[in-house]
Amino acid sequence: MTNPAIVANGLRKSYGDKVVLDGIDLSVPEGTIFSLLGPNGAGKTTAVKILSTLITADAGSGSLHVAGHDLTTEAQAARAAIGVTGQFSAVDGLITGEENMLLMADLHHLSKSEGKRVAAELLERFDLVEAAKKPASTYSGGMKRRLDIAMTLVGSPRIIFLDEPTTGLDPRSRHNMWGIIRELVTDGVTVFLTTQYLEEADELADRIAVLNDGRIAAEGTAEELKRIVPGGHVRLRFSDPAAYQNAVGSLSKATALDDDALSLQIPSDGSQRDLRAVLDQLDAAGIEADELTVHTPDLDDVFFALTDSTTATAGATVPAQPKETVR
Ligand SMILES: Nc1ncnc2c1ncn2[C@@H]1O[C@H](COP(=O)(O)OP(=O)(O)OP(=O)(O)O)[C@@H](O)[C@H]1O
Repeated sequence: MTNPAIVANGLRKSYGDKVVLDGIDLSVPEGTIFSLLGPNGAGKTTAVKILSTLITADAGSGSLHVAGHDLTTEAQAARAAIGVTGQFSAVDGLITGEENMLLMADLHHLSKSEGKRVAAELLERFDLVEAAKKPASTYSGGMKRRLDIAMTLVGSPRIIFLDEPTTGLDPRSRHNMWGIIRELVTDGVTVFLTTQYLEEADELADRIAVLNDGRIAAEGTAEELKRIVPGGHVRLRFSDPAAYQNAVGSLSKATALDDDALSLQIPSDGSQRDLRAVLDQLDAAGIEADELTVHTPDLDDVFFALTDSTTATAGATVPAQPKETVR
């Protein structure tokens, strides 16, 4: 079993009267990707700032350990093991990509020759060799993010905090960044990721926590989280009104009847066994739909269910009406 790279017990943070983090528990195993999700203002950046030692937690917090170091007594040692790239990029636009890298190497007290070697290696790895001699201000958003991560890696951190690393990137640059993040983990690095894109967490994260109202509303793998949200179904659509009416009459479990679209839904968890039962039922009733689609809850459904402030309670399973998502 791997050791936890990040452990938080009872993490608390308030600004004045405003409780931002109200006793958060987290444990992130080494060499995995952990994603913290939550609506705007939920406290994700605050959690990242505390765990990466940029700000301190409130005095009433429980224990916080990063890379095995206690953040209250050994923040310096924890800092040496981590890298942070966030919404506030460290990239200086006035100097070239290469100069940014060499500056970072200086900050990490690498010798001139070692600094040059590491900078060249990382510029190559992040496909920035051609742009290396140009001012960083001329880089595209995707290139700036790549340079930012390359700069973070100069210090060979074992744990990297990525605060919304793909916000504002086009789909191709986002996919490139996902490749980079996966590669980091292959090398044994632990990644703590915040993102506004649930698809990104779904793609990358080993475990996901949803932050809401200062607490973790749910935590698990993407699959585990999806299972707590009901609403999976098979949707049948007909072109012949008589066939549609026949289906409505024969399928006692049919819901969401839509007489205009000639469509209906049959609740289903989307499993092979359940789908077989649904198909057997259709065959037995002589029903032939023109279109049959299987809908399973996605992370968007989980997010909406757990972060609806009128219904969400910590750790609870919350009923939701998932939106239409064809898988
Ligand atoms: N220095 C500060 N002083 C006072 N309030 C603050 C401070 N920093 C953050 N907050 C408040 O704490 C709450 C959480 O902010 P935080 O930036 O951590 O949220 P977030 O989940 O990262 O949001 P977003 O997705 O919008 O980036 C917000 O209500 C914010 O206004």
